[in-house]
Amino acid sequence: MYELKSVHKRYGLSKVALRKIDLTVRDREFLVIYGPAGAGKSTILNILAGIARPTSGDVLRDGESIMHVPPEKRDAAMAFENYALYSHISVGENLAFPLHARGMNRADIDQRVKRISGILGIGHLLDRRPGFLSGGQRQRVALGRAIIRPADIYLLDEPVGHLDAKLRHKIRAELKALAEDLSATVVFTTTSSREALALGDRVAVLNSGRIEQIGTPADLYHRPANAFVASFVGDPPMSFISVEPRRGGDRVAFVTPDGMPVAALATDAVAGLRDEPGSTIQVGFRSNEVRLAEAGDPGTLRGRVDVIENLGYVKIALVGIGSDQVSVSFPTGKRLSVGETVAIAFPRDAVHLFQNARAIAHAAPSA
Ligand SMILES: Nc1ncnc2c1ncn2[C@@H]1O[C@H](COP(=O)(O)OP(=O)(O)OP(=O)(O)O)[C@@H](O)[C@H]1O
Repeated sequence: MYELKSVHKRYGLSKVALRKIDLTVRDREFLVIYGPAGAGKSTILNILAGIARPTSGDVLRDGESIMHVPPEKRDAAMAFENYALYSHISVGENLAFPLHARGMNRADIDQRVKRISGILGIGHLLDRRPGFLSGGQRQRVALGRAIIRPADIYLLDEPVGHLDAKLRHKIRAELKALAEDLSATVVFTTTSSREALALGDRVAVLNSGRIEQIGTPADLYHRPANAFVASFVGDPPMSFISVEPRRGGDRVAFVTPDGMPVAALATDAVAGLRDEPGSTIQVGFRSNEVRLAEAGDPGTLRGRVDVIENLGYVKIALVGIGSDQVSVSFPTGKRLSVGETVAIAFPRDAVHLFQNARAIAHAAPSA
């Protein structure tokens, strides 16, 4: 188990890359660090590898500080997005290099090179020099070279970032299966929500050097801790409608500024709601948690279709409602055009509620 304890990292005098983060990497887990460019993802990997040193805080391996352990003694295998390969030797030799360095015998080396190159779809390139490969092929060789040897921890920095969508999808699945097969501990960084949800046993959402939330993909998707996670995890992102609470009896209704009720929840379910004048309260929902209304649906919200996105199996309409914009999914067979006015029906009892951007309730649909 690896732990970062209150790790703060500053580059130079003013650039803060990590802000006192606590992070645990459990044995044999596939941990994804998901965040926008510049969030500090690579810095975390570099600190785990020992290439970068925290400005303050501690790094532990099974409870003992490894701050003094140099990178070559840490047994971390790293793959970077832009990894330099040895240009004077073939792809096969590049892959075999880390195994030769460990004194593995020829037969075992050949077997591992065959397996890894097969998984990464580079088996036909083994005799080529790196200079004769495309960017995506080079990235796969670099990834192969990092994962080919047994290691205590694999640190993979956006390792499939340059690949086209189809290959990314394939390698992602293979990589996850391989990690499970080898019982490997993996820390993998990405800027893709889809990749984070697909790969992570747990996902840490990083934003401006802070961990916003760590949890399983289901936790992050269904129970985001705040509006940042809600709008950053899942595609399309969660939509929000600004509302005002109206307490009455054992329920609290949430209505838009022009009085339309969007949700009504039991008082117990919104115990975290504070009566704070001037605070921002938002109801959030995913595109599949709302629907285009049918005639007779009570209390719908009307808006104008701004954009329609066709995902192939479903379409998403972005509907402007006041100053908010709501994504609604609908079947591909349905006719709808940009500019049309539509009504949206809400689940009322199955919404996410945020006060000043912090989640205060995730109400499940009633049976
Ligand atoms: N050696 C350095 N000197 C100064 N600033 C740095 C250095 N390395 C990183 N930074 C800054 O620290 C912040 C975090 O960088 P880091 O590379 O860890 O982010 P990242 O999440 O991996 O980004 P990306 O997805 O773009 O690779 C960024 O603002 C970056 O510009």
